[in-house]
Amino acid sequence: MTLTSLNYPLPINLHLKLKPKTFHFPATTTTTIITPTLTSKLSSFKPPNSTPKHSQSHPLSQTLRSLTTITPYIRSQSTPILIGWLSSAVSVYSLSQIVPRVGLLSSTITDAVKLRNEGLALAFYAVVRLVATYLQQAFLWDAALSAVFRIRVHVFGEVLGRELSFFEGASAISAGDIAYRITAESSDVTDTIYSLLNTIVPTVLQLTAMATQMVIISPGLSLISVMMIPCMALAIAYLGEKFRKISKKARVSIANLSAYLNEVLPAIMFVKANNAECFESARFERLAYADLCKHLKKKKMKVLIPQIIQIIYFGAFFLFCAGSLVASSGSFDCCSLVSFVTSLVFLIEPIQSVGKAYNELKQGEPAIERLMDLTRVKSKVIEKPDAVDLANVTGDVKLCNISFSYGDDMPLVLNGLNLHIKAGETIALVGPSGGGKTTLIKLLLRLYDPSSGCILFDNCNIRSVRLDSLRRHVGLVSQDITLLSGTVAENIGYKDLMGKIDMERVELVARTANADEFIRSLPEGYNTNIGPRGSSLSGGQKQRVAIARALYQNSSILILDEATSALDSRSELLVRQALEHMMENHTVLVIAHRLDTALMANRVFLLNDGKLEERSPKTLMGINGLVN
Ligand SMILES: Nc1ncnc2c1ncn2[C@@H]1O[C@H](COP(=O)(O)OP(=O)(O)OP(=O)(O)O)[C@@H](O)[C@H]1O
Repeated sequence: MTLTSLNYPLPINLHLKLKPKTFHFPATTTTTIITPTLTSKLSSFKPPNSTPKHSQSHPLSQTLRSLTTITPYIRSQSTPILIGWLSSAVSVYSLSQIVPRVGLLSSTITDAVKLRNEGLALAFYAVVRLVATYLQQAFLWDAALSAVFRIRVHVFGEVLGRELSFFEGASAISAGDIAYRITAESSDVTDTIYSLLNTIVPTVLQLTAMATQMVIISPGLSLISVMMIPCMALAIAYLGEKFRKISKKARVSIANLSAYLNEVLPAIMFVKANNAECFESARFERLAYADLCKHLKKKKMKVLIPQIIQIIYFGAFFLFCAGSLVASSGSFDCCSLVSFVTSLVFLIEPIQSVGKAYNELKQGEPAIERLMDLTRVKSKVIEKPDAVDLANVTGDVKLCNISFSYGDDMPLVLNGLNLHIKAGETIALVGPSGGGKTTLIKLLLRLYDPSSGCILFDNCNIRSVRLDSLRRHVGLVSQDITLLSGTVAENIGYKDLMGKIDMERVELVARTANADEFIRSLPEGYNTNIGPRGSSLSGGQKQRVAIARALYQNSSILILDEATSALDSRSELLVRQALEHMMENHTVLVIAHRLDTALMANRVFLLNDGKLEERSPKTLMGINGLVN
């Protein structure tokens, strides 16, 4: 990789600092892979994003489809919307009282009493209009924000319900992209909904009221004004479509930036260990620059559109007006002229807000599409409508002729696997990296369904079991330990986070997992906050907390994907003792990377090339993927 692959000027210091370099992968606990691999070209970095397949369809049908998807959420906010629109009716009524009075005021300058009365009435209606406009906007914002709150909750629920292939593999959507859609793009959807609500009724009301005033004063001039509307509508439609396309590109560029940050910041240790700060700065700068260009284009277009609309409107209108005034040869009195112009000003205002709302809609459309796209993917792992709830499971597990591949055109990772694990038995799986051990675990948790064959728990096909029930009976300690921000107790009692954590049980399982002693030595014991992803704990401590969490879950089947990281001998002893305790009274499937762990099992199986083969303890030495 060379800097010349960057297609924009870099700051001089980056030019000087960055040189083609070889990366050394230090022996960290888990290998961090930042997509694309560091050796790939900068220019090829394209975080995944899902471009909707329907992006080429007709603009109007696209707009309608986008609006249809969010209509139920908007409809759920009918109360604030109605109050908002009612307030707008009051506001427009006040305006219709203000406009003729402005004209009258100019003709009552000589009569002090009349002037005072008209002035007071004018002030009254002005205050009513201010209050009503405030209420209109406050209630419509309430409706827009609440609608998007519901959309967000729905989308996030759908995302959590997606099967694992949505998050992993070549076509997965990155976590950063998903986060961006649910946060920033949702905010854009709020602006769009508000804009629409604030335009539909209030604008129609104001347009009608002002047009009525104008028709009363001068039907001829009003007709001329009306003729301007189709011209403006055409201009708005043309510019709006252009704006939508530019907005979409800007959205993708910022999502790419967000995806990149979400990938590189959690891997900060890896970046530093490789002296890759400059390299990553350059990657960030390239993406940030692309985003700058796209957003600049979008903002320029956004400010240009209202100006163009104003030019079209005022240019054409004054041309016609001047002609008409000359033709009517001064038949207008001063009072009518003032009222007409005031009405006109308040007529232009809603027409402009229609233009702005259209822009907002075009800007929000890609955001709505991208957000709702997250809910459209059909899961392959489907829970049957008549799926059963397994109350108790003894822990008898059967794999019957299981084959699996990650895609139709991909090779088989598992090929005709048969295995019977009796209740209470401990089975160790060993084998080379990439042999399919983790894949087998994913099938047991029904994160994927086998391509053929079936898995039985207590002789019940797991396809017929409710997913939550199935996963309640399987506890998992994964290789890359997942801990979340929060206290130690919250992490161990994660299962009961929505309810009440049983502290006695937390302490009991922590003792069983050999974690109690170190937890008590933390500043606030079980209530100590362990930082993002448990970053304040050591590798061995994290493993023991994870074991305690699996024990807390009280599942009859436990799956342990042994961490490959080397621990110091004391930590290793503590973890091993924790595993021994874990194996009591549970059916355990352990993916063993160390010989000692494999020897703790009742039976050991080698998983290689998608096939299972039972091995006796004596034949384990030297197996690929197993260290002493
Ligand atoms: N989401 C995925 N999409 C496509 N292929 C995948 C996916 N996950 C894993 N694979 C492939 O499936 C094969 C088995 O992977 P798996 O993670 O099950 O191996 P493993 O035995 O657990 O390896 P290790 O011991 O290194 O963790 C590998 O060739 C891997 O590249």
